[in-house]
Amino acid sequence: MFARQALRSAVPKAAAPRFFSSSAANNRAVAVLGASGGIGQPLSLLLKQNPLVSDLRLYDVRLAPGVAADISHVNTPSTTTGYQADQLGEALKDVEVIVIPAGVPRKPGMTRDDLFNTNASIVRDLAKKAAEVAPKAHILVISNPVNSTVPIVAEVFKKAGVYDPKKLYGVTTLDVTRASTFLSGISGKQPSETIVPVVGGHSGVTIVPLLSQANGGDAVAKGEQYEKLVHRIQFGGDEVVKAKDGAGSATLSMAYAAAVFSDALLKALNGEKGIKECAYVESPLYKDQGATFFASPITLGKDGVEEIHSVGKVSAEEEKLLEAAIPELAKNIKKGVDWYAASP
Ligand SMILES: NC(=O)c1ccc[n+]([C@@H]2O[C@H](COP(=O)([O-])OP(=O)(O)OC[C@H]3O[C@@H](n4cnc5c(N)ncnc54)[C@H](O)[C@@H]3O)[C@@H](O)[C@H]2O)c1
Ligand SMILES: O=C(O)C[C@H](O)C(=O)O
Repeated sequence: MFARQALRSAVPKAAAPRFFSSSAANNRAVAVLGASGGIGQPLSLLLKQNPLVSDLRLYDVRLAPGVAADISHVNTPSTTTGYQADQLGEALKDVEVIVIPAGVPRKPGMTRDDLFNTNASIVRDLAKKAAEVAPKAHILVISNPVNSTVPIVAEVFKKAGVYDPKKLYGVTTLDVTRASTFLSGISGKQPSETIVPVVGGHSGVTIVPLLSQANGGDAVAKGEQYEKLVHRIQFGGDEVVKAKDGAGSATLSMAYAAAVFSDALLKALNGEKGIKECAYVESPLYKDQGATFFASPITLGKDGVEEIHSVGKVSAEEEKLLEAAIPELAKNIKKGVDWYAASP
């Protein structure tokens, strides 16, 4: 008995990861669609550690019951259940947050747009079921090309008569994460103090880092150093695709980024104030130029997107980046909307 007590008191309490709140009640049902994949598995593990999640539903066309059985042994209070194949409806019943990393990733030499033909229909079909079974859920889209898959989800929800633009987000947190990492590597400041707003979309030139607004952004001289950093942030995904050499794209950093964004949303849904993140949402900012969706800082609230913030004061260089981003983004959005209109 004594030995047992001594042992217990010697065991350190596991610290919650930095981005998880530890105080609020755990009361949210969250589903991950594509849960057996490279992103889905580590993301599900991170969500299992989030104290705001009470009911974790893992769906995939394959292997999800196994992944769920494995994760369910982690000793946090939430339940974890796996669903596969035709169990999507069950997986989504009454969930409040749906995170979608289902779909194929890139191989070297491919653009994200090259994934469109496969992933557009995967996302459409998942969204159709979500619109039917969980029409009030918040939908977080990770599947690429995000610039086009998010408008497809919007069209599905509109057709079902249940679209709420405040509850649909393209997850662009990985761009913000990369920008913070790469800039802090130059400025020498802590990554946690290096917040770089990244606006626009999620591919190549549509990714626009606003280094002029970042803490430590002045450490980067204009000219070649600035251009190299912007290029690295815009094409950070290619770095990983190349290094993985045919085995896929970013999975672990993406799982981290999605866990950060999910946590921010869950906190906001629970009434925490002042939660601000960048995300790709239906937006009035560049609507007149055809970019009906645009990533910018947003404030999250109990009902989802509470306020969309403008890009603020930008430098002449950033103005040029925006000029290149917006027509490309408008094209990607139109591609998604037109494809859905013509799809069965
Ligand atoms: N938004 C971002 O920043 C970002 C970052 C990294 C990757 N991605 C994208 O995320 C997606 C997934 O990447 P990954 O590396 O996890 O791929 P992966 O191939 O490892 O996993 C994808 C999973 O989706 C599942 N799946 C396929 N069709 C499905 C369906 N109809 N329903 C449910 N599940 C289905 C597969 O079985 C697989 O388990 C890719 O499109 C990739 O480009 C986006
Ligand atoms: O690069 C990719 O295809 C995956 C993802 O969009 C990323 O930015 O890492």
